[in-house]
Amino acid sequence: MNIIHISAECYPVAKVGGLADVVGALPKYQNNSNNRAQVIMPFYDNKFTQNNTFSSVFESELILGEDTYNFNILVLKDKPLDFDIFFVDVPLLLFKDYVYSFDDTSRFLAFQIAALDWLLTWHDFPDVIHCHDHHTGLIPFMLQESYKYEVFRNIPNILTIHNAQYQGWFSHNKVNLIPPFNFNNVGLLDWGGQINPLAAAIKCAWSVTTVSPSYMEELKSNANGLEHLLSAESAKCTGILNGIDWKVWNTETDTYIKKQYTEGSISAGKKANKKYLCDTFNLDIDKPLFAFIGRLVGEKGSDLFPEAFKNSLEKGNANILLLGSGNDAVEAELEKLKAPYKGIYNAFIGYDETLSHIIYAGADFLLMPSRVEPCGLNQMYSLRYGTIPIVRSIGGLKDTVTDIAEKGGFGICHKNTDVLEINEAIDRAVELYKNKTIFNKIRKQIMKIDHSWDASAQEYITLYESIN
Ligand SMILES: Nc1ncnc2c1ncn2[C@@H]1O[C@H](COP(=O)(O)OP(=O)(O)O[C@H]2O[C@H](CO)[C@@H](O)[C@H](O)[C@H]2O)[C@@H](O)[C@H]1O
Repeated sequence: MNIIHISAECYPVAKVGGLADVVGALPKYQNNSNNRAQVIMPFYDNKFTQNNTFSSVFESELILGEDTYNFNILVLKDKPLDFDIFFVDVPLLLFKDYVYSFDDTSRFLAFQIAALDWLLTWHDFPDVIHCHDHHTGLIPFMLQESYKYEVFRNIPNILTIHNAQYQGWFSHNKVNLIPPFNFNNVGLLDWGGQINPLAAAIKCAWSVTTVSPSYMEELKSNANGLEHLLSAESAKCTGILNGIDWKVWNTETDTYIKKQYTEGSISAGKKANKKYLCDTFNLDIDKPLFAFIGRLVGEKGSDLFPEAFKNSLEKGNANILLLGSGNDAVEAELEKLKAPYKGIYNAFIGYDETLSHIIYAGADFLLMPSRVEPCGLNQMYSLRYGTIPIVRSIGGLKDTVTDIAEKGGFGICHKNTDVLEINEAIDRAVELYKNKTIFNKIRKQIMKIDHSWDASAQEYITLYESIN
């Protein structure tokens, strides 16, 4: 089966968050003697594109409303990845030093049109087109409705929702940017009076998946306005839990971390990484180290961090280290905590892939008090690195972390995203840290939990076969 993934992000080419990790891993695990998975993504101006060389395999023009843009399809000259990847280069629109900005309508529409225009020239069409998030959400609509793409009508397409909070809304004034279609069906584009690419994809895709079973259920009552649509379309919706890429996230081979380790050498390995973090960020090696890694946005509960961190740090029995960026006011509050809690608190405001690996390896606990968490990869990386997750039981966090109070439990769970519960969870973790026998036993236990992609990649294949 020939599978085409179309996405705005793909690790290691361009990563803003978990979408990149998934699209950078899933095709690797789908590629085998029966299946070939390939990726199409935009060509951005970033470190990866600056450090690699590309050649053009196709050149043409695309029409976006009244305007015409040149585009190229590029491939990598060397093959550093485990799957084929194609880059849509629309120099005037996509080639920027960022992935997302506040108005991406033309950029991502051009991307989607160029990708489909190029597919039209293929000798053998793909067996399935797999779209990810709203940036590719107009593809299922165009495949079904645009006259130009009529030859694709029988190709099954699926949409994976990694995050339903972002939907790519734009005004009906821009409807002429979409290649001509039967205007009687313009309603398929609409949700709440605007063009809503995510809603259009939910309506038109042959199948819709989310990245965990619990999130699929939760979306029916909390989907940023799409609740009724998701309930109505529930017959074609499934939750498939993300995996993690064990080729990248492996404590035995990870070249980013300061000391590699296995379950057998976990104590020495984690200690060396913790020491590096404590030396670098001026923290106390004798106290448990709590970490947060991620986007500082409401979904992650980050607006509660300043108060929650302050309360826990006041007790003087824990270190907190944060790596992330996002909301300006939250960033400023987090910076302010540095002076009063010098020696037990620090924050790196920014994005740093290497540091994130060292934190997963060196921290004792990882905080994830998310309000919304479609799957969450951080808790799975932390399990793999022997770092005990502290999570709010929601979405994928609920599906992957069991509280230590339950039989076989290995994490710390709380019900709500509020300051009190975050502080109580940290207190429980401080107590657990004191009991070294149980703490060490759990660290070894969690490293063995299998969240590799093998099973989930196969679940997607089974789904593609069922709609083919
Ligand atoms: N400042 C920083 N520096 C370095 N690395 C950083 C970083 N901030 C974040 N990261 C990394 O980005 C990734 C974040 O992944 P998540 O799945 O937790 O969240 P995200 O909300 O982006 O993804 C969405 O899509 C994914 C994939 O489907 C879902 O798991 C998730 O629930 C959903 O919200 C991890 O690899 C993390 O280490």
